[in-house]
Amino acid sequence: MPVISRGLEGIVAAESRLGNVNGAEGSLHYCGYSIDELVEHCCYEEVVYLLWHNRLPKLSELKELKTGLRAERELPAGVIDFIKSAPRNARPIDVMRTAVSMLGCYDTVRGDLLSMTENEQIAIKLTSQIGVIAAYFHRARRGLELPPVRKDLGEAAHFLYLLTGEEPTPDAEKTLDVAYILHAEHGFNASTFTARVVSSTLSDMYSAISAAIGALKGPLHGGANEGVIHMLEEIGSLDQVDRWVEDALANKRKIMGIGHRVYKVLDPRAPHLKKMAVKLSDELGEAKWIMMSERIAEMMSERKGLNANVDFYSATVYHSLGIPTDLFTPIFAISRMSGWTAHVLEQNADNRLFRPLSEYIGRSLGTPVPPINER
Ligand SMILES: CC(=O)SCCNC(=O)CCNC(=O)[C@H](O)C(C)(C)COP(=O)(O)OP(=O)(O)OC[C@H]1O[C@@H](n2cnc3c(N)ncnc32)[C@H](O)[C@@H]1OP(=O)(O)O
Ligand SMILES: O=C([O-])CC(=O)C(=O)O
Repeated sequence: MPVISRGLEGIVAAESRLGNVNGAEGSLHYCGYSIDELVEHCCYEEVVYLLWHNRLPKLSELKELKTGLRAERELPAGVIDFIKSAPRNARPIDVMRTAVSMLGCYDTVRGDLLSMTENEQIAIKLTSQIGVIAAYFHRARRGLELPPVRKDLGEAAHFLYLLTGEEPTPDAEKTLDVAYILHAEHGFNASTFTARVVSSTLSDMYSAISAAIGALKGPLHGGANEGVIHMLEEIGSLDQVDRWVEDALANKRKIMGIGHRVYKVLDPRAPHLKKMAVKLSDELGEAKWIMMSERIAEMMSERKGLNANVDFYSATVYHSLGIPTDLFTPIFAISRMSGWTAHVLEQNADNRLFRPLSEYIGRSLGTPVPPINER
């Protein structure tokens, strides 16, 4: 009997120079740099450059990347028409997945066997346009005008600008920029692995990224950040937390934002997000969500030895920035676009088709096909 690793747990499927997720220690590095250093010293665009080129940019290279990203913000008219005509009650993550797939039809650089340079150009377009898609759909569903894209704002600030129609405060911009850095890359997580599997067939980058967005939206992965707010709303108040969590555990219900396949200790991104969540909650004078979150985390650590993951406190951060809950997973996708595209480029550079085996446990082999009226 072959050894089966359900969910591919513990399986090393390829080498990568991108993220190093150390589950025992609780550390995360991108291309050798600790996320703690990166959030301290870099902006999101520097991290994008790092992931695509495996080195930090010089000032001139950073400027060139920023200019390149800003030059590609305009969406094709057909994609804007789709965004305006999509059902207003559609989930933004579904609109995003569909629009990203559409972008592939509008790109004049098309085809499966593109050069590295052509794929890098697609990576720039996707990273630049994905935030515009989410913000435009949010405005369109509210019946608001879609402001023209601007070239004078960085990625995080531009997203907040399009969403609200107003330039964000430096604090709000910095908060989202740090969140983008923290979500940029995470090894062979389910959505990144999905992107690499698609790429490994030599399919195109748009197909790989559309599939990755589909994988990210699930509540066991990136969709958990929206689940956290729904859970907090369902619990209602701090004095209800203990009873709610006990009931959830008794009913074998998963607590959103808690637990991780790789981290056996605290997710190293969580303290950064918690710090920002506490600061924002203090500023807003709305301590309720963060206090409830802290109590849930404490109980889960005591009862199950499980810790908060990246989705747990990011939910309160985005909520405190006034962002609607159903845009939380799209924001995760905006930042993870850098990691996904970096992985697609890495896969293309040294490709081998992903094709694991399954152990057949079905009907006896060779069972005769019964006539249709005897089935
Ligand atoms: C960006 C990200 O993707 S981070 C993860 C985001 N996902 C979530 O926050 C959803 C909630 N968490 C989970 O469902 C899980 O912890 C996962 C999916 C992240 C990891 O899952 P796995 O490694 O497959 O662990 P699995 O789901 O098998 O859980 C192992 C045990 O811990 C329990 N457990 C794990 N997470 C939780 C949780 N959040 N709440 C309650 N119990 C949990 C399981 O019930 C199971 O218990 P059992 O052995 O008594 O049956
Ligand atoms: O690595 C994982 O399984 C999930 C995760 O934390 C991420 O994608 O950021």
